[in-house]
Amino acid sequence: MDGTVYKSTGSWYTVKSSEGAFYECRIKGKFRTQGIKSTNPVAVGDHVEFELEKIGDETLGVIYKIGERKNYIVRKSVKLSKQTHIIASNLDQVFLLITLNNPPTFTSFIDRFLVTAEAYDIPVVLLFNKMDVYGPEEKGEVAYLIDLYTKIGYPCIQIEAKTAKNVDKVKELMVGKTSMFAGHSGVGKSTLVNALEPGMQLKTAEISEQHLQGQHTTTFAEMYDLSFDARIIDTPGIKGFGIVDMEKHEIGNYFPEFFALKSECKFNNCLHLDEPKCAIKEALENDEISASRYRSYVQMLMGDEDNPYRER
Ligand SMILES: Nc1nc2c(ncn2[C@@H]2O[C@H](COP(=O)(O)OP(=O)(O)OP(=O)(O)O)[C@@H](O)[C@H]2O)c(=O)[nH]1
Ligand SMILES: [Zn+2]
Repeated sequence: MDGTVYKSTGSWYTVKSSEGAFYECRIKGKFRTQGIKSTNPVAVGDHVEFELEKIGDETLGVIYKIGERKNYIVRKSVKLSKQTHIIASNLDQVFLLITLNNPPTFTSFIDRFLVTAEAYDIPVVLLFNKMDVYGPEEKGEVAYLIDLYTKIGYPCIQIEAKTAKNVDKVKELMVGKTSMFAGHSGVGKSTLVNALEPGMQLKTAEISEQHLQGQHTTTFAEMYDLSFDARIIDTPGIKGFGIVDMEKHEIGNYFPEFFALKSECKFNNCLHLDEPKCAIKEALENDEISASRYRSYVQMLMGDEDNPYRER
């Protein structure tokens, strides 16, 4: 039988078969892991093959094979610094909720998120929430950001989760897909999910870094079916994606508008800092690349302290 992992508790996995029935499964003793080394061999979102086993009057499943992952997101254990935990796999898209205030979402955060998503190969849709509370100036700022990110290739939607305004547009993008919602605490993720599927409660209460290190904390992801042929993955306690290990030279590749110009730089290992004949610096001077995107890039490259483009 084949199915998809909906939930994991460490040693047991809830798998939904392609026929639509749920089974509690464990992993076969000798199991070949997929790709990267992680603390969990099977993650929520994985496509698996399993066989049924009758133990007493209970039917349990044994997972013996896992399908190739099209993508996955990880969390690095704070305690065991080198250990990687796969939070979820096979995501079709992530919606990043953004608010200008209460809480503020800075472009540095948006850009870091987008870079990580590019590295993970997960499409992102930007949702500008709480449009009802903005005055003319803030509406102008949202319009500016939408223009900026749309041009780079990220779809943007203005929404009001509280009144369900434009929530149908989000719904439309979700049909037939597996999605995740991300964004700072308080941007309206739970409110949005509730507007999409009344009665549905997310568990994404943020927990502190301190708490994450506590040994009793379990932050397992879970997949849910929604009524309109859509699935969401809830990741309690997980704020965004884990940080991907990236080489300095790779970072620019995950800024699509930089990547498009890269071949025009004089040096093929150009870091777009102070090298001569850099196509990215030229584009920045001609306003073809935004100052905030460039600032985020330098910030990711060298950390904020040494960043001459940092806003002071
Ligand atoms: N005015 C306004 N308020 C909103 C909107 N969407 C959400 N809120 C409010 O923002 C607050 C936070 O919303 P939540 O849905 O709890 O935010 P969250 O992202 O799930 O937060 P965490 O669970 O902490 O991650 C609540 O008081 C919501 O009522 C909106 O479109 N307009
Ligand atoms: Zn360059």
